[in-house]
Amino acid sequence: MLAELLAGSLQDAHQRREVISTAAVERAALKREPTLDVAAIFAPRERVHIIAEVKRASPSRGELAAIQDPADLAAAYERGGASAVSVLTEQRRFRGSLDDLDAVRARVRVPVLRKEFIGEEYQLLEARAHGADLALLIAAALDQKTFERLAEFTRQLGMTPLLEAHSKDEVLRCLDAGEGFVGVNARDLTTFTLHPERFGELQSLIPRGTIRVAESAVATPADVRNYRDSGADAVLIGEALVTKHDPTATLESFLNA
Ligand SMILES: O=P(O)(O)OC[C@@H](O)[C@@H](O)c1c[nH]c2ccccc12
Repeated sequence: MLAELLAGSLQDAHQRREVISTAAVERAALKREPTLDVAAIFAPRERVHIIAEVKRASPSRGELAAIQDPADLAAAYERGGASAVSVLTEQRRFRGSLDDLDAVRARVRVPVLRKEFIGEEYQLLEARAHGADLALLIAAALDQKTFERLAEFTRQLGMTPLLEAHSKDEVLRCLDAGEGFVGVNARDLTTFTLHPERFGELQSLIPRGTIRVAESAVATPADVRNYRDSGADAVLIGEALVTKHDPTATLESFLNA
Protein backbone atom coordinates (compact mmCIF):
# COMPACT_ATOMS: atom_id res chain seq x y z
CA MET A 1 0.00 0.00 0.00
CA LEU A 2 2.75 2.46 0.97
CA ALA A 3 4.69 1.61 -2.19
CA GLU A 4 1.55 2.20 -4.21
CA LEU A 5 0.95 5.59 -2.57
CA LEU A 6 4.54 6.64 -3.26
CA ALA A 7 4.36 5.42 -6.87
CA GLY A 8 1.15 7.43 -7.38
CA SER A 9 2.63 10.58 -5.85
CA LEU A 10 5.71 10.25 -8.04
CA GLN A 11 3.62 9.69 -11.16
CA ASP A 12 1.64 12.84 -10.41
CA ALA A 13 4.87 14.78 -9.80
CA HIS A 14 6.30 13.57 -13.12
CA GLN A 15 3.16 14.81 -14.85
CA ARG A 16 3.51 18.24 -13.29
CA ARG A 17 7.18 18.26 -14.27
CA GLU A 18 6.14 18.01 -17.94
CA VAL A 19 4.46 21.39 -17.49
CA ILE A 20 6.75 23.03 -14.94
CA SER A 21 10.38 22.02 -15.37
CA THR A 22 12.71 21.33 -12.48
CA ALA A 23 14.59 24.54 -13.33
CA ALA A 24 11.36 26.55 -13.22
CA VAL A 25 10.18 25.12 -9.91
CA GLU A 26 13.66 25.67 -8.50
CA ARG A 27 13.53 29.33 -9.52
CA ALA A 28 10.15 29.63 -7.83
CA ALA A 29 11.51 27.94 -4.69
CA LEU A 30 14.47 30.32 -4.50
CA LYS A 31 12.24 33.37 -5.01
CA ARG A 32 10.07 32.51 -2.02
CA GLU A 33 10.39 34.34 1.28
CA PRO A 34 12.66 32.40 3.62
CA THR A 35 11.16 29.68 5.80
CA LEU A 36 9.88 30.51 9.27
CA ASP A 37 12.05 29.68 12.28
CA VAL A 38 10.38 26.37 12.98
CA ALA A 39 12.87 25.38 15.72
CA ALA A 40 12.14 28.60 17.65
CA ILE A 41 8.38 28.17 17.28
CA PHE A 42 8.51 24.64 18.69
CA ALA A 43 11.17 25.43 21.32
CA PRO A 44 8.87 26.28 24.26
CA ARG A 45 8.30 23.03 26.15
CA GLU A 46 5.81 24.14 28.81
CA ARG A 47 2.87 23.00 26.77
CA VAL A 48 2.28 20.56 23.97
CA HIS A 49 2.41 21.85 20.38
CA ILE A 50 -0.28 20.89 17.95
CA ILE A 51 0.26 20.36 14.23
CA ALA A 52 -3.26 20.55 12.83
CA GLU A 53 -3.96 18.80 9.56
CA VAL A 54 -6.07 19.70 6.52
CA LYS A 55 -7.21 16.31 5.19
CA ARG A 56 -10.32 15.52 3.14
CA ALA A 57 -10.01 11.77 2.91
CA SER A 58 -7.62 8.92 3.56
CA PRO A 59 -7.26 5.36 2.27
CA SER A 60 -7.86 3.97 5.76
CA ARG A 61 -10.82 6.18 6.75
CA GLY A 62 -12.41 7.11 3.41
CA GLU A 63 -14.12 10.48 3.07
CA LEU A 64 -13.65 12.62 6.16
CA ALA A 65 -14.77 16.15 5.26
CA ALA A 66 -15.44 18.17 2.10
CA ILE A 67 -13.27 21.15 3.20
CA GLN A 68 -14.46 23.66 0.57
CA ASP A 69 -12.10 26.28 1.90
CA PRO A 70 -8.82 24.87 3.27
CA ALA A 71 -7.59 28.40 4.11
CA ASP A 72 -10.61 28.99 6.37
CA LEU A 73 -9.97 25.72 8.15
CA ALA A 74 -6.29 26.57 8.59
CA ALA A 75 -7.22 30.00 9.94
CA ALA A 76 -9.52 28.31 12.45
CA TYR A 77 -6.61 26.09 13.52
CA GLU A 78 -4.37 29.11 13.91
CA ARG A 79 -6.97 30.88 16.06
CA GLY A 80 -7.18 27.78 18.22
CA GLY A 81 -3.44 27.89 18.87
CA ALA A 82 -1.94 25.44 16.36
CA SER A 83 1.86 25.74 16.15
CA ALA A 84 1.82 24.55 12.53
CA VAL A 85 -0.62 23.42 9.86
CA SER A 86 -0.13 20.18 7.91
CA VAL A 87 -1.61 20.11 4.41
CA LEU A 88 -2.18 16.82 2.61
CA THR A 89 -1.26 17.46 -1.02
CA GLU A 90 -1.60 13.84 -2.21
CA GLN A 91 -4.49 13.89 -4.68
CA ARG A 92 -5.42 10.27 -5.38
CA ARG A 93 -6.43 8.92 -1.98
CA PHE A 94 -6.31 11.99 0.27
CA ARG A 95 -7.90 14.40 -2.25
CA GLY A 96 -5.41 17.17 -1.55
CA SER A 97 -3.46 19.43 -3.89
CA LEU A 98 -0.75 22.03 -4.15
CA ASP A 99 -3.59 24.56 -4.50
CA ASP A 100 -4.59 23.65 -0.95
CA LEU A 101 -1.03 24.30 0.16
CA ASP A 102 -1.02 27.69 -1.61
CA ALA A 103 -4.32 28.69 -0.06
CA VAL A 104 -3.21 27.75 3.45
CA ARG A 105 0.21 29.38 3.07
CA ALA A 106 -1.40 32.63 1.92
CA ARG A 107 -3.68 32.73 4.97
CA VAL A 108 -1.73 31.71 8.08
CA ARG A 109 1.43 32.96 9.76
CA VAL A 110 2.36 29.66 11.39
CA PRO A 111 4.65 27.12 9.70
CA VAL A 112 3.12 24.88 7.06
CA LEU A 113 3.99 21.22 6.44
CA ARG A 114 3.68 19.57 3.03
CA LYS A 115 2.21 16.09 3.62
CA GLU A 116 2.92 13.98 0.57
CA PHE A 117 4.63 10.74 -0.35
CA ILE A 118 7.98 12.22 -1.26
CA GLY A 119 10.61 10.23 -3.13
CA GLU A 120 12.36 12.78 -5.33
CA GLU A 121 13.94 16.21 -5.06
CA TYR A 122 11.39 17.70 -7.44
CA GLN A 123 8.65 17.27 -4.83
CA LEU A 124 10.76 19.10 -2.24
CA LEU A 125 11.38 21.96 -4.66
CA GLU A 126 7.62 22.12 -5.13
CA ALA A 127 7.06 22.13 -1.39
CA ARG A 128 9.33 25.16 -1.00
CA ALA A 129 7.99 26.87 -4.13
CA HIS A 130 4.50 26.61 -2.61
CA GLY A 131 5.64 28.03 0.71
CA ALA A 132 6.17 24.98 2.92
CA ASP A 133 8.40 25.26 5.99
CA LEU A 134 8.38 21.55 6.74
CA ALA A 135 8.19 18.47 4.54
CA LEU A 136 7.29 14.90 5.46
CA LEU A 137 9.76 12.11 4.72
CA ILE A 138 8.63 8.57 5.54
CA ALA A 139 11.42 6.15 6.45
CA ALA A 140 9.34 3.08 5.54
CA ALA A 141 8.81 4.37 2.00
CA LEU A 142 12.47 4.99 1.16
CA ASP A 143 15.78 3.18 1.18
CA GLN A 144 18.20 4.72 3.65
CA LYS A 145 20.39 6.35 1.02
CA THR A 146 17.45 8.14 -0.59
CA PHE A 147 15.97 9.01 2.81
CA GLU A 148 19.22 10.69 3.90
CA ARG A 149 19.72 12.44 0.58
CA LEU A 150 16.19 13.88 0.64
CA ALA A 151 16.53 14.94 4.29
CA GLU A 152 19.70 16.83 3.41
CA PHE A 153 18.05 18.43 0.38
CA THR A 154 15.10 19.50 2.55
CA ARG A 155 17.49 21.26 4.91
CA GLN A 156 19.40 22.84 2.02
CA LEU A 157 16.12 24.43 0.94
CA GLY A 158 15.76 25.89 4.44
CA MET A 159 12.94 23.53 5.39
CA THR A 160 12.77 21.16 8.33
CA PRO A 161 12.18 17.50 7.53
CA LEU A 162 9.56 15.68 9.57
CA LEU A 163 11.16 12.24 9.62
CA GLU A 164 8.50 9.60 10.15
CA ALA A 165 9.02 6.23 11.82
CA HIS A 166 6.83 3.30 12.86
CA SER A 167 9.39 1.05 14.53
CA LYS A 168 12.62 1.07 16.50
CA ASP A 169 14.63 0.37 13.38
CA GLU A 170 12.99 3.29 11.59
CA VAL A 171 13.57 5.68 14.52
CA LEU A 172 17.26 4.82 14.34
CA ARG A 173 17.20 5.45 10.59
CA CYS A 174 15.60 8.87 11.26
CA LEU A 175 18.41 9.74 13.68
CA ASP A 176 20.96 8.77 11.00
CA ALA A 177 19.24 11.13 8.57
CA GLY A 178 20.36 14.14 10.60
CA GLU A 179 18.55 17.16 11.91
CA GLY A 180 14.79 17.30 11.80
CA PHE A 181 11.64 16.59 13.75
CA VAL A 182 11.11 12.89 14.42
CA GLY A 183 7.55 11.62 14.25
CA VAL A 184 6.21 8.27 15.35
CA ASN A 185 3.08 7.45 13.40
CA ALA A 186 0.62 5.32 15.33
CA ARG A 187 -0.91 4.26 12.01
CA ASP A 188 1.01 1.49 10.35
CA LEU A 189 0.97 2.57 6.71
CA THR A 190 1.23 -1.00 5.46
CA THR A 191 -1.71 -2.45 7.40
CA PHE A 192 -3.47 0.77 8.53
CA THR A 193 -3.87 -0.59 12.06
CA LEU A 194 -3.46 1.92 14.93
CA HIS A 195 -0.85 1.48 17.65
CA PRO A 196 -1.16 4.51 19.97
CA GLU A 197 1.30 2.91 22.43
CA ARG A 198 4.06 2.92 19.80
CA PHE A 199 5.08 6.53 20.52
CA GLY A 200 5.64 5.85 24.21
CA GLU A 201 7.63 2.71 23.43
CA LEU A 202 9.98 4.46 21.01
CA GLN A 203 10.32 8.04 22.23
CA SER A 204 13.24 7.36 24.60
CA LEU A 205 15.40 6.53 21.56
CA ILE A 206 15.00 10.10 20.33
CA PRO A 207 17.55 12.48 21.89
CA ARG A 208 16.37 15.43 23.99
CA GLY A 209 16.57 18.57 21.92
CA THR A 210 14.92 16.84 18.97
CA ILE A 211 11.25 17.65 18.58
CA ARG A 212 9.31 14.43 19.11
CA VAL A 213 6.02 14.28 17.28
CA ALA A 214 3.26 11.81 18.09
CA GLU A 215 1.25 11.26 14.92
CA SER A 216 -2.31 9.97 14.49
CA ALA A 217 -4.85 8.29 16.75
CA VAL A 218 -6.00 11.34 18.69
CA ALA A 219 -9.77 11.40 19.23
CA THR A 220 -10.10 13.09 22.63
CA PRO A 221 -8.18 15.48 24.91
CA ALA A 222 -7.22 12.43 27.01
CA ASP A 223 -5.37 11.01 23.99
CA VAL A 224 -3.35 14.24 23.73
CA ARG A 225 -2.59 14.07 27.45
CA ASN A 226 -1.40 10.47 27.10
CA TYR A 227 0.95 11.42 24.29
CA ARG A 228 2.17 14.41 26.27
CA ASP A 229 2.72 12.30 29.41
CA SER A 230 4.76 9.83 27.39
CA GLY A 231 7.08 12.59 26.16
CA ALA A 232 5.59 14.18 23.02
CA ASP A 233 6.66 17.74 22.25
CA ALA A 234 4.08 17.93 19.48
CA VAL A 235 1.02 16.00 18.38
CA LEU A 236 -0.17 15.76 14.78
CA ILE A 237 -3.96 15.65 14.55
CA GLY A 238 -6.13 15.27 11.46
CA GLU A 239 -9.40 13.38 11.57
CA ALA A 240 -10.51 14.61 15.00
CA LEU A 241 -10.22 18.23 13.80
CA VAL A 242 -11.60 18.04 10.25
CA THR A 243 -14.74 16.20 11.35
CA LYS A 244 -15.74 18.78 14.02
CA HIS A 245 -18.12 21.72 13.55
CA ASP A 246 -15.89 23.98 15.59
CA PRO A 247 -12.25 23.16 14.87
CA THR A 248 -11.00 26.16 16.88
CA ALA A 249 -12.79 25.03 20.06
CA THR A 250 -11.76 21.41 19.48
CA LEU A 251 -8.16 22.43 19.06
CA GLU A 252 -8.31 24.56 22.22
CA SER A 253 -9.67 21.57 24.14
CA PHE A 254 -6.72 19.49 22.91
CA LEU A 255 -4.23 22.20 23.85
CA ASN A 256 -5.71 22.46 27.34
CA ALA A 257 -5.69 18.70 27.85
O1 LIG B 1 -6.15 11.76 11.15
P1 LIG B 1 -5.24 11.38 12.30
O2 LIG B 1 -5.44 9.98 12.79
O3 LIG B 1 -5.27 12.42 13.39
O4 LIG B 1 -3.73 11.40 11.70
C1 LIG B 1 -3.08 12.60 11.31
C2 LIG B 1 -1.73 12.27 10.67
O5 LIG B 1 -0.89 11.72 11.65
C3 LIG B 1 -1.88 11.30 9.48
O6 LIG B 1 -2.65 11.94 8.52
C4 LIG B 1 -0.56 10.87 8.87
C5 LIG B 1 0.60 10.64 9.53
N1 LIG B 1 1.55 10.25 8.68
C6 LIG B 1 1.07 10.22 7.44
C7 LIG B 1 1.68 9.90 6.23
C8 LIG B 1 0.93 10.01 5.09
C9 LIG B 1 -0.40 10.36 5.13
C10 LIG B 1 -1.03 10.69 6.33
C11 LIG B 1 -0.29 10.61 7.49
